Amino acid sequence: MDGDGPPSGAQPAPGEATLPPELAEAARTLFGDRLDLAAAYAELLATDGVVRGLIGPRETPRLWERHLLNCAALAERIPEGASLIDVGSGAGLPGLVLAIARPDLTVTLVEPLARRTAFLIEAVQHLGLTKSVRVFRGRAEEAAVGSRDRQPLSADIVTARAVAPLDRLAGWCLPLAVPGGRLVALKGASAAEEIAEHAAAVARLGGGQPELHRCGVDVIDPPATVIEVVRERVVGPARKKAPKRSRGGRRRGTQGRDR
Ligand SMILES: C[S@@+](CC[C@H](N)C(=O)[O-])C[C@H]1O[C@@H](n2cnc3c(N)ncnc32)[C@H](O)[C@@H]1O
Repeated sequence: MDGDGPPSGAQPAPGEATLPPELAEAARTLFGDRLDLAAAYAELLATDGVVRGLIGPRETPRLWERHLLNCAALAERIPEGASLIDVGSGAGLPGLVLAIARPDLTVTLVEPLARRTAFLIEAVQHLGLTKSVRVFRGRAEEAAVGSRDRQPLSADIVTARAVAPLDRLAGWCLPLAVPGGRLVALKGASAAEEIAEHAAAVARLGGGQPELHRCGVDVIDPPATVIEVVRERVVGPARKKAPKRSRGGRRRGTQGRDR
């Protein structure tokens, strides 16, 4: 990344006008020569995304700070050439941002809501990312098992932001990671407490000890907080306990009603 900025007198790329000057250096560091593409996505979020109710109008002035830069900071935790599934992408955060910042990645955006997947499909086309990004409409749990006409999905890295607490997230996301792959969850200020609360549940789901990382240190303030969990073991679905039977082999009061 050159860090020189556009030549003086050059017209800003469409949408780059929404990039506050104080964040320009961070944006150039995180997006490099893909900054124009990031600006085009910011523009799409600020216009179509707001009109279609995917982004609150009050988010527009802080799109770069809270959304694009924060999500792009995750890129430092993702190995070169990795496959990545973003669970609960919404309007494309962080999955589409990572696909913009890192053309080496192969990204699948998993999102159950039709209005959101329609936006994502159009955004991917608009940004010219159809070779590296695909959109899967469905829940993470469905994506992991597949169906008659859809192969199960799996990837080296599974990302998520603002989707669920760590225990539920691990239950949805670890089955999507290849063994040895990782969940990389963008979290807020209470990440350490989440780890303390859910580490045992994560272990039962086949995950390793959750680790806390700060991303974008010296680039964004505050840095992004990330919880990572390695899929150490493949765990089958939880077995249901057999219902207790009364001495006669039938539950009391169910005679004639249990068919
Ligand atoms: C609060 S939004 C966050 C969207 C985006 N990640 C962001 O940070 O702006 C949560 C998203 O997770 C999706 N979601 C909820 N449960 C899900 C599941 N089981 N599998 C996949 N996506 C899910 C919702 O449809 C919604 O788009």
